[in-house]
Amino acid sequence: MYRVHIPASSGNMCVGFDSTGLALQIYNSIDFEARKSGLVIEMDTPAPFIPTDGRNLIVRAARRAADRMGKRLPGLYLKQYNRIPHTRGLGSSAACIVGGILLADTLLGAGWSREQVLSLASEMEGHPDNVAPAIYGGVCISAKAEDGYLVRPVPVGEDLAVCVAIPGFTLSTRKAREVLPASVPMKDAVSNIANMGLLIASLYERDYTHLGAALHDRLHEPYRKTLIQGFDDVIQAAYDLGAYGACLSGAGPTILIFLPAGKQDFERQLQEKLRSIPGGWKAVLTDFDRRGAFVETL
Ligand SMILES: Nc1ncnc2c1ncn2[C@@H]1O[C@H](COP(=O)(O)OP(=O)(O)O)[C@@H](O)[C@H]1O
Ligand SMILES: N[C@@H](CCOP(=O)(O)O)C(=O)O
Repeated sequence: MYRVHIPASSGNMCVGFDSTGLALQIYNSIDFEARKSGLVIEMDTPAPFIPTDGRNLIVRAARRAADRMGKRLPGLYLKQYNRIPHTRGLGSSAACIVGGILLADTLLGAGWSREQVLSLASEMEGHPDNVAPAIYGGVCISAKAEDGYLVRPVPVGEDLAVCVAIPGFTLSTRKAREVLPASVPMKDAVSNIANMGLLIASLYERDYTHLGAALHDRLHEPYRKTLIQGFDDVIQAAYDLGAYGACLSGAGPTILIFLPAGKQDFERQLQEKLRSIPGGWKAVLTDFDRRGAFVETL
């Protein structure tokens, strides 16, 4: 029996739309082994929204990977430990896709490189910003190349901490992409390019003076925040408590918050403020995952 662990991810880092993302210390795990035939999927806790047949995203990714490897998957037994809240902007679909590909790679002995995993996972997810950090860990910037993706990890200081505010309601990525315009004014594109530069410089230099300003996006957040009850109030609450910056996580509705490391009381203080904001918000102080997905033998 094997077990694959895949971190949650926060796509975009707001201004790096569809290209940049970070991995978090919240994990889905999947136990798996080959069977002679058939497909058995179990959950460690009830998850009525997850299909337990061939429509399951992990299985679809594993089958797609097997096709790409030119091999056939055997029968499968899976047990899912779902810890990443789904449809909240924390990369649950990316985790399933990466997990399914690594499962196929392990059972079929294909020995795929991380670049090969990234290429297929991005194709399935439609963008690389979640799957890259889910595979490599940390903060990753990915750019489409002629043949696959170029991916660069960005070092993150131990002095930077991360918290997420997760609402009780869901927002599918599909729905959150439908509200985006087909084209944007040149000045908005220029603003994002400048802020993306500032963001990466802040991380490299470990100087967070301009981190909040760098997180001002004009390509997607202004359109999506109208779908998110309490958005402005949650962002304000984070700044009031001394956060460096706060923005939409992925396609939302979760909000990603950067803060100085060592503020152990931040989660409790934020939760106190979230109580008066409609939407059933929950504060979770977490950290960057710096390893990425991995498979262990049980
Ligand atoms: N643990 C899981 N097992 C199987 N499928 C899942 C799981 N988590 C999420 N999914 C699939 O991914 C979809 C959510 O994807 P998406 O809307 O992109 O949200 P997210 O921001 O969580 O990635 C779900 O509707 C479901 O199809
Ligand atoms: N770049 C994508 C990110 C989607 O992330 P998710 O965690 O919400 O699925 C987008 O902004 O649509």
